[in-house]
Amino acid sequence: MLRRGPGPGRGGWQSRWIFVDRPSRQYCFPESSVLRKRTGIPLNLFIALLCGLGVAGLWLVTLQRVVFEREQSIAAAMKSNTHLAIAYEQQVFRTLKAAEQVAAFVREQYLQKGPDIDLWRWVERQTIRESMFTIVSVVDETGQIVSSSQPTGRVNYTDREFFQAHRTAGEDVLFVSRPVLGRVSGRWQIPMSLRISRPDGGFGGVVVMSVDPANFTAFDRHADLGGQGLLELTGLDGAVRARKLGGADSFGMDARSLAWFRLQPTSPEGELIDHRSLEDGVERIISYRRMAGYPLMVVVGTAYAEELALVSQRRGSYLVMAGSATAVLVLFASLLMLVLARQRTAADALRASEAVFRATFHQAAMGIAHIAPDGRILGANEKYCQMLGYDGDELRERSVFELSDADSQDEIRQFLASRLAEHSPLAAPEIEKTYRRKDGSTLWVCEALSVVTDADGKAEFLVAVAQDITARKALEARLSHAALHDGLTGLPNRVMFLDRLDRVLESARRHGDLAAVLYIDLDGFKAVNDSRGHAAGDALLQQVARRLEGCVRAEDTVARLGGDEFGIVLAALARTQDCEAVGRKIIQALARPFLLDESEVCISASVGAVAYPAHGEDTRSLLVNADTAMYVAKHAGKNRFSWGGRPAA
Ligand SMILES: Nc1nc2c(ncn2[C@@H]2O[C@H](COP(=O)(O)OP(=O)(O)OP(=O)(O)O)[C@@H](O)[C@H]2O)c(=O)[nH]1
Repeated sequence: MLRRGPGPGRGGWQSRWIFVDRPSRQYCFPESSVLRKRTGIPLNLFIALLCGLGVAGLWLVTLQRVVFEREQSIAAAMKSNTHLAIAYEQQVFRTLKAAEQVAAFVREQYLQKGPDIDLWRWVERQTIRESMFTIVSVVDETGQIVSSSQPTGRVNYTDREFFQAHRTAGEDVLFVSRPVLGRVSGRWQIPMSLRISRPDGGFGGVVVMSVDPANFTAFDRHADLGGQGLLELTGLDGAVRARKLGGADSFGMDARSLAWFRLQPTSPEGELIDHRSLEDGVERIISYRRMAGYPLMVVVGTAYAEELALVSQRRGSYLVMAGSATAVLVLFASLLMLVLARQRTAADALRASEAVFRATFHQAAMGIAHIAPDGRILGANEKYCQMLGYDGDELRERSVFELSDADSQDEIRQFLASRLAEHSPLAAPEIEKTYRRKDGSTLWVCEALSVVTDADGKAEFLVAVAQDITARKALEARLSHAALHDGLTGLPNRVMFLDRLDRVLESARRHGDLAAVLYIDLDGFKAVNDSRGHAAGDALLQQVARRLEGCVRAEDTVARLGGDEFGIVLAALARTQDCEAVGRKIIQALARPFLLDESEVCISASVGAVAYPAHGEDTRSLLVNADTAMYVAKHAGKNRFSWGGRPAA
């Protein structure tokens, strides 16, 4: 079961820890390792989906904008062309009306004056001012020219369309013929004619005027139709009277298959997009109108590509912008997904690493604890708890100093401070230190401290790895004691005796103190051994040792030098004579009966003594002299004290 902090300590770092409850223990781990969930894959899908929707939306808006602008441009072009068609119609209308007036004037003059009419002179005198007409003629009912504004010779018009039309139809309207090759001028012309009716209504001939077809397409001088514009004047009979296509004039074609011609019977005026029906294969936006009062229609067209040039240019810009935005969006999404994938990989690695850490932490044979920089325990593994006899909660209420003996706390503080100062998690040095277990016993550990730092290199906490070395320490202590003590009496042995003597002499030299050495050899010990047995002799030696210890101060050293021989170092003597007093005290103490196997045994002791510096200033000379003194006492009859030189004053 997981629960969130507060952590065991104070300060910002504690909120980043959580606790794992176990049946008997609690542990701390960094929060991120346990609670963080994998969100990478669904997030990547979401990003891809969002990116896809963004791109789709972007293109939808872009294409809608492109279509909208194209339709707007087409509508504007159609509207503009419609206005031009109206203007073109008015211009044609004015031309036709002018022709009609001239023809009516000539007809009236002809009806009044008959064949005497002289059109050539009228033009010369500018009675007829209309310069648009290349020739004006009066033709009688037989098709012969009666009068003409130009010399014509003998020409007969009976086969002409207009002549036949006027002869059969009695209408008094201007007839605009299909373009024909002029018999007089030898050039293509559009004959426009008016019927001459006799007073009885019979056919009396025609007034005919010829117009250059180019006159009907000169409108483009006043209107900008672009380089591929179209102007067309077409008769309802399907014959094109005049057409200007991309700057080139033409006429006489059959327009019946063209879209506008087919539309005009039902829709007298309108607009359309012509898909390359004309010979130049250009797509055009067309406006057409059927003329009022004349069997003609006018057509104005502009090239689709020219009208939509700006739109096409902007469409290209829109597509480039949309493409760039798409690339940026896709790139951004890809980078985002890549970063997330890397984060996911890092999180997986971290999770695996933490799993390894947890397994190591729990199953380690060593005690592991996390320690705050101020010494408080943040968490510990089972082994650590086991070693100290506390549970996890109890440990987290304590600092490492509280768990240590008072005399080692300073050393631990220094060690902690030095590790924090080094900031090096590697090559953690080890110290051997003691902890105080919950039951009060001493726990010896070999402990290594590593520092864990945050991203800024600041020490976050320390990891203590402790090995229980209590058993080793006990063995070492036993071995050390055995090396320096006599196994039977527990007194220091000769090695330790000599060491103590060296130290006492060194101190005495430094401080100018007095010191002394006593050599003691038991008298009659062999007899005890022989009579009571070796075990009784051992027991006697042990009792002797205790009595000797009772004769000296704590700072003095009583040692067994071998067999039934003992040595005593008296440190910091006030007077040399005090040594003799101790010697005699010993003789008295050992002269008292010893109780062995519920029976008393009596022995005595011979004591030789030397004083520093009176009988020697170094260890060797003092020992030699003490030994000599002891033998002097022995040879003098035993159970006595002897100085190893001149008795001290
Ligand atoms: N029981 C016992 N006897 C020991 C031990 N070490 C030495 N001895 C015996 O102590 C005796 C010492 O010999 P001595 O000093 O000649 O005996 P003594 O009877 O005191 O002779 P004097 O010194 O001349 O009075 C020897 O018999 C050793 O075997 C020991 O650890 N235990």
